[in-house]
Formats: sequence, structure tokens, C-alpha cells
Amino acid sequence: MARVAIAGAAGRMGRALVEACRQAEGLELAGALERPGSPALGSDAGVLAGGAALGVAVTDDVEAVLARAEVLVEFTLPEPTVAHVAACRRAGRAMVIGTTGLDGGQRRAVEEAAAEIPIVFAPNMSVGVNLCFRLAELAARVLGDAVDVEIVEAHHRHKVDAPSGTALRLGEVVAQALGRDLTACAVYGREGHTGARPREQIGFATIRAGDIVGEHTVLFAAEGERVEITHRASSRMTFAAGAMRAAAWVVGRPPGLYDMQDVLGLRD
Ligand SMILES: NC(=O)c1ccc[n+]([C@@H]2O[C@H](COP(=O)([O-])OP(=O)(O)OC[C@H]3O[C@@H](n4cnc5c(N)ncnc54)[C@H](O)[C@@H]3O)[C@@H](O)[C@H]2O)c1
Ligand SMILES: O=C(O)C1=N[C@H](C(=O)O)CCC1
Repeated sequence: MARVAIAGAAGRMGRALVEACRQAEGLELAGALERPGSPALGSDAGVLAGGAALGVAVTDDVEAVLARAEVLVEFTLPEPTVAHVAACRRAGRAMVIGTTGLDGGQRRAVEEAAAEIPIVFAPNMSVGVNLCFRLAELAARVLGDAVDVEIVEAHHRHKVDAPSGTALRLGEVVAQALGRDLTACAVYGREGHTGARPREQIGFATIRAGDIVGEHTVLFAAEGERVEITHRASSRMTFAAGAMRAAAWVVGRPPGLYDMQDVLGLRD
């Protein structure tokens, strides 16, 4: 049994993660973390997730949780993520990080910690999205500079970062396949007299509305035809089940920075 702790246990993803951990064979919930002051502190994590009690009380005591767990599954916000990375580094614990919206410095903190502990860091844990990364790479290689590339994403009204981590990763994958630098060619929304679209642009459009779980489309548009690669998530359990698969995979691995392509065996 691998012993799993979950950070952000009262959140939308946290509750799905607790449920996915309960359902996963070979995994045991060993701890559930929430922010200091959270009304969820002291509650049973299983009950909070909508099921039977698991005998694991939600706490803000990171050190105590890491003393019991082998891997911390982290779905919170960028700042606590970096604090949890430092705590896992001190305790020598593996991590699965699903939090998105990290800036350059915060990403470097994750990369540096991966020299000492194994970390799976991925903006999207679903099998379908990780397949779409490969499909988008292939489409970009085949269609090359003969098409305009646009990435459209839609999420629920509570999401705090934009574009989504998944949309940004799709942009990176396509830019790399086309030999472009994403920071130089990305356009995040358009307004006013924009002029005609230069071919090399990779455009991003963001929708925030209602309870949309997560939708991504990469559009390759030429004169006379277009290819669209679309993924629609209808349940957070798809991300949570992927995160549990990553947790089982990462325990006992050598230090390093991995992503879901490694976990799913999709890397060339
Ligand atoms: N990689 C993926 O597959 C994937 C899928 C879905 C969401 N996400 C990402 O996961 C993150 C969380 O999304 P969400 O919808 O669950 O958000 P949410 O706001 O519902 O949940 C975040 C939780 O983290 C808690 N938190 C804040 N500070 C904390 C701290 N110091 N210690 C412990 N807990 C703390 C909050 O109280 C909250 O309950 C976002 O960055 C989102 O983009 C990733
Ligand atoms: O609900 C969210 O927030 C999601 N965030 C991830 C992202 O930013 O790509 C994955 C999809 C759901």
C-alpha cells in the first residue's frame, strides 16, 4: 500500500482526489491538508468528499502529514505549492503536482527540488488530454507553416488562472514542433484594430463560465480545410484518477522531474 497525502483536500479537486484515492487499489489515504483557518480543519476527509469516513482528519500540520505519507498530491495554489515543495524536499517525500499558474520563479523551485526528490508535475492528469498533446504535436509537424494555430479553452467561473495550464502546454508542444518560441509568438486575446493575423502567431482564447469542468481545442486552419483537436472533461474524477496513477508510479522513483507522458509511457 502506498501512503498518499492530499494538499487542498477541501477544494474541488481535493475532494475528487480523496474519492479517487479511496477507489484506487494499492493506495491508502495517509493525510489531508488544508490552509490554516480553513473551516474544513478537523473534518474527516472521506466525509468532506461526500462518502464514508476514512479516519483521516483534515489538518494544516504539513510536517505531521509528511511523517506518515510517502507521496504528497498537491492541488492548491502556486504559493502553497512552493511551500509544500520545500517541505517535501526536507522530508524526502515524492510529489504529484497538478497546480497550475506557477510563474517562472515558482517553476524553478519545483525544478530545483526535483534534483533531490521525484516529482510528477503536469497541468493535466487526464489520459485523453495527454493523448491530445501527442496528436497536436503530430498535426503541427504535418501541417507546418501552412496553417494558423489557435487554442481555445473553457473552464468554470471559479478558475483563477488564465490561460489554463493545459492550454499553455498545448501551445508549448505546438510551438516546439514548429520551431517557434512561444513567448515570442503567443497572443493572449485580441481587441480593436489588430491588423491581419501573422502566420507565426499562436493565439489563445479563454472562456470562463458556469460549471464547465474543462474543454480545450487546438485549431489548425488553412485555406480550404481545418483540423480541430478537442478534449472535453465532464468529471473531475478523470483528473483525480490520473493523479492517483501518478502517485502510485512516482513512489520509489529516483529524483527527477517527470510528467504524465512518463507516467503513461507516452514519451518517445
Ligand atoms: N493537473 C490537473 O489535472 C488539474 C485538474 C484540475 C485542476 N487543476 C489545478 O488544481 C488547482 C486547484 O484547483 P481547484 O479547482 O481544486 O481549486 P479550489 O480552489 O477548489 O481548491 C484549492 C484548495 O486548496 C486549498 N489551499 C489553499 N492554500 C492551502 C495551503 N496552504 N495548504 C493546503 N491547502 C490549501 C484551498 O483552501 C482550497 O480548498 C488549480 O491550480 C487548478 O488549475 C489541475
Ligand atoms: O479546473 C481547473 O482549474 C483545471 N485546471 C487545469 C488547467 O489549468 O489546465 C486542468 C483542467 C481543469
